[in-house]
Amino acid sequence: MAAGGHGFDGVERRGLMFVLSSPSGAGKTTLSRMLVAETPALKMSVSATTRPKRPGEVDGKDYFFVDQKRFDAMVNNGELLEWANVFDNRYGTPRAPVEAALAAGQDVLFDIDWQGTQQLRSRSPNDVVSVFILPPSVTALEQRLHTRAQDSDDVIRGRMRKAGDEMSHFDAYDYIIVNDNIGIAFEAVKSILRAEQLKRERQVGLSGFVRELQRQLEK
Ligand SMILES: Nc1ncnc2c1ncn2[C@@H]1O[C@H](COP(=O)(O)OP(=O)(O)OP(=O)(O)O)[C@@H](O)[C@H]1O
Ligand SMILES: Nc1nc2c(ncn2[C@@H]2O[C@H](COP(=O)(O)O)[C@@H](O)[C@H]2O)c(=O)[nH]1
Repeated sequence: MAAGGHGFDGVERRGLMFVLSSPSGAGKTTLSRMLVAETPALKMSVSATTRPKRPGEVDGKDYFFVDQKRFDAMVNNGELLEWANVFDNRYGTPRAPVEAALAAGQDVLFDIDWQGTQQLRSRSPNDVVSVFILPPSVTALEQRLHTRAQDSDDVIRGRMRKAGDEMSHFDAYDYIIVNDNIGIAFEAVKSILRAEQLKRERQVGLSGFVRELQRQLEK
């Protein structure tokens, strides 16, 4: 475990798994990108998916785009930390990069659905911090999917149909943010991450550090 907290001698921090979920179009990809841009130490988990690439998406950056056969092999070889069927495609989190980052005391950011969140939480209940993003209204959600202009009308209709089901899982999350103004929502996401990083139980070696401060006071 590397020093990932204050950087004071002997105080180190366990990496945490920071999960953003939402109905499609509520803004988690946007918020994830903003967070990674401003927090270089945060590692974004790049998922594998069988969904077709959207215009502008880059293999290995946005997703690892794989066919069904390769995805099955990843599942069977235990290469995925979690996986799920979402909107008629399969999505999963490659295990190795996440485990390496956590072992190095780095925080990892996940943009995954409620099924994946449930799987991560059951494996690592103390390390997962989950945030659910809600849209301010159904009209705004649909508008955002159209404005993004990356999915066909059919795909957008399908995602809107499933939004209610996705939202029904909000109560399994630690934090809820209504993403109306993106700047305000981003501030909220950052505050949650910072507060969770500072939780006492995530900081290893505090007792020794405080003992040393006390010893210096006794001199
Ligand atoms: N607060 C906001 N106000 C207006 N537009 C927004 C806001 N947040 C995000 N958007 C826009 O909405 C669209 C959908 O956002 P984004 O792709 O981040 O959603 P998502 O939750 O990641 O969706 P998916 O699950 O389909 O990947 C994008 O065009 C984004 O720029
Ligand atoms: N359980 C998982 N869900 C994932 C993963 N990667 C992405 N997702 C979720 O899928 C939908 C659709 O994403 P899109 O890029 O096609 O719009 C969205 O809810 C993502 O959060 C994953 O590895 N596991």
